[in-house]
Amino acid sequence: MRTPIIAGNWKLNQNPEETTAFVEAIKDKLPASSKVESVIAAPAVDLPALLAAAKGSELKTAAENAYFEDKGAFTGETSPLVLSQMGINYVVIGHSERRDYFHETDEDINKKAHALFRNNLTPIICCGESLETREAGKETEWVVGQIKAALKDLTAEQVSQSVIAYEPIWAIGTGKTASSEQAQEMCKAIRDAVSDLYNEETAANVRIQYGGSVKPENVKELMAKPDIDGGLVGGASLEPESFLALVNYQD
Ligand SMILES: O=C(CO)COP(=O)(O)O
Repeated sequence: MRTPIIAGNWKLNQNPEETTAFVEAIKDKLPASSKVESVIAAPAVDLPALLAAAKGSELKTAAENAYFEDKGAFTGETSPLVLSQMGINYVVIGHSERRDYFHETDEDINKKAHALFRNNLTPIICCGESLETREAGKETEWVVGQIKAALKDLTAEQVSQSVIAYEPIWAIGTGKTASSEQAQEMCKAIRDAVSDLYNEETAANVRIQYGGSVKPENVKELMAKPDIDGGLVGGASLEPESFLALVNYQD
């Protein structure tokens, strides 16, 4: 059985003081992590505050990015080794904003996935098509291609533990959610691709999130779909009340 996983991706929002206040406001109202995993992905500079405030609670922690080398002359990067030493649980890799604004390639994302597993961190691997690609009817081919590249040379066991986030670019921050049918269709295509690349058991284990204008009003409908195991949430994860409504969607 796959445990649902709802992750807030704060992007470049919140400072350490706001991080502490946010976690204090939510930490006693989270579902048991055996029922629904609640995760916050915060900017690297906020991670010490996030970890300190989340200590002893059900909240899991994530970084929004990491480099694929553990140490060396890589000015400005974040070490996966240090994230692991700090006690971070997940790292988001391959977000469309990283691909678009910071020119990350499929190859970089694959190297990052390997670096995370080398350091006992779990990747949340993002994929998703542009509006142009969808209008050309090539969205499944595009997304499956991204997933194949991201998973290259990972073991079945590593893929079983991974989280994949399907985020159509046209639905991010636009208020335009993919319909729950469109989201389900792509999440199923991703699971089928994992089954073809590995085996049915791996496909049954991998957790697949949908992201793109997820909010308290649509989370239930999305989570009711058989291949959607969670959400990766931007805007609606920034207020404690809204985040709590998302992670407690089963109540
Ligand atoms: O990019 C996203 C999460 O990673 C989605 O952002 P929004 O929920 O603001 O659309």
